[in-house]
Amino acid sequence: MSRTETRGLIQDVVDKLKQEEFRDEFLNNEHGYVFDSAAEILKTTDKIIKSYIRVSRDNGTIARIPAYRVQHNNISGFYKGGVRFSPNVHEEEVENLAILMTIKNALHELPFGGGKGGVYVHPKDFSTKELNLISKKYVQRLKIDLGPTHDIPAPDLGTNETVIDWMVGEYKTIAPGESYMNSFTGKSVDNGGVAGRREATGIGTFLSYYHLISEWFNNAEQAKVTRVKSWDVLERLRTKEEPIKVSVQGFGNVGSIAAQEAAKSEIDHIVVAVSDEDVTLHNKNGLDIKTLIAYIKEHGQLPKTEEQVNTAGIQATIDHPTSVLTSECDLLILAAVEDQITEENMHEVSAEILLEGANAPITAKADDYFEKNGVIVIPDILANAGGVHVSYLEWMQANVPNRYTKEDVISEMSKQMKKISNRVYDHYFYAEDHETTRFLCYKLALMRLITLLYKHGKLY
Ligand SMILES: NC(=O)c1ccc[n+]([C@@H]2O[C@H](COP(=O)([O-])OP(=O)(O)OC[C@H]3O[C@@H](n4cnc5c(N)ncnc54)[C@H](O)[C@@H]3O)[C@@H](O)[C@H]2O)c1
Repeated sequence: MSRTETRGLIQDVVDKLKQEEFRDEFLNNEHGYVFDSAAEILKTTDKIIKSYIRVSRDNGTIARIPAYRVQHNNISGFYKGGVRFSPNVHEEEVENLAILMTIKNALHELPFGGGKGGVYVHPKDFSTKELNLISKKYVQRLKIDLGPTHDIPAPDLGTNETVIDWMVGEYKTIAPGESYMNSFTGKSVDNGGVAGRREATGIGTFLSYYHLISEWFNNAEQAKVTRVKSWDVLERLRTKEEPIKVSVQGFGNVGSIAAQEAAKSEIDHIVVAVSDEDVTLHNKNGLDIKTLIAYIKEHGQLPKTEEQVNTAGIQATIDHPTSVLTSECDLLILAAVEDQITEENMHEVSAEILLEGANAPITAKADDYFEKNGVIVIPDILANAGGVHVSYLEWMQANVPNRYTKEDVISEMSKQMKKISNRVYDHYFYAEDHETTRFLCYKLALMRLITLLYKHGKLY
């Protein structure tokens, strides 16, 4: 979903809420302009910072690298969102991702607003020393716009706890007196992070789906269900004699952990395809996820040649990276980048449930197509919030005497993910209107945001 599509959806949801008159206070003379003002605010961005980072490369040359931080909205709390290092970073992408953070945090009732950062680099093309320099310079450029009670970055695509530790180190040096411990989340445990943060997004993503086919399905009131086609999908999966087949696009932090969760879940799942930006590995009888994760740890990428596959001890056939999207499976986990399922390839997708670990991997047209055909889409703002739930605990940890254990954070995150998932699935399966899951998530989030904007006196 592009920035234009996200803004279009915000407008559609506001128009719908306007008809539904969801708060008595907004009736009569305030009714029209309260909603129009909310749409105007949420479709625009508080602040966009663009800078060029100057880096002395190992070969003696100088590179000037575009770097961004976008602060979309802070009505529900401090700006919060990851920083990505990627060759696809540009202003429109980062702004779109910042808007999604505002909506995700509101849906999940977290006390954060929406921000996002990006640096236009492919980490593979830079040495560790150069990446360290880029991370420090990023913080130097943004110093006055960051801070534990203003804007709190975290890891995202192409970044990890090492990058965040470097950023924290730099922030501590250049912003003396600031509480550097909660100026960033996703730190290593040694550096004030929480155990479980690295795995939280992947675990939470799989949970948002697993909860649907297990607890929610088991407790659902079938007589009230209005989405018959989508309900049939759940029934089919639960009565299948063979294991549920899963394909995973993107085998990084989110994708590999979600695949691991699938492979060890109580309801039998097998992972039949995984991919990264260079390759898809297929095995219709199930890939050995544990061995693939060990391989990634050592080599930083999936094996791509017959020789590498054999050396890794993996049974798999090798195919091009996008073949994962149309591989034969029941569940497709999208855990790479935006706009992967579009009008061009949506007809070839065989999965009956699409799970967005990545942000914005499905376009608006494809979303509508899946909704009409009973294919269930579990949208990014619902599914991939496990990381920000745990980031909240990490941010809180700096203010409390005790340290959270991994069990604490995963259990608290799971509780919150299930609570919000129940709300969305109840709305979706029992609704009179046939709105997409994404539309419903936006609606729940916007009801919160509009209420806050109204209470803060921002809508008139
Ligand atoms: N890390 C988090 O906590 C977190 C939280 C919420 C959302 N997300 C989203 O999840 C997605 C993945 O993030 P991550 O942290 O796992 O990143 P990562 O860098 O750890 O892994 C990314 C994976 O995607 C693959 N990939 C990159 N570009 C690709 C392309 N053009 N086509 C196909 N594959 C490609 C990479 O090879 C890698 O396997 C991103 O969209 C990110 O915004 C991450």
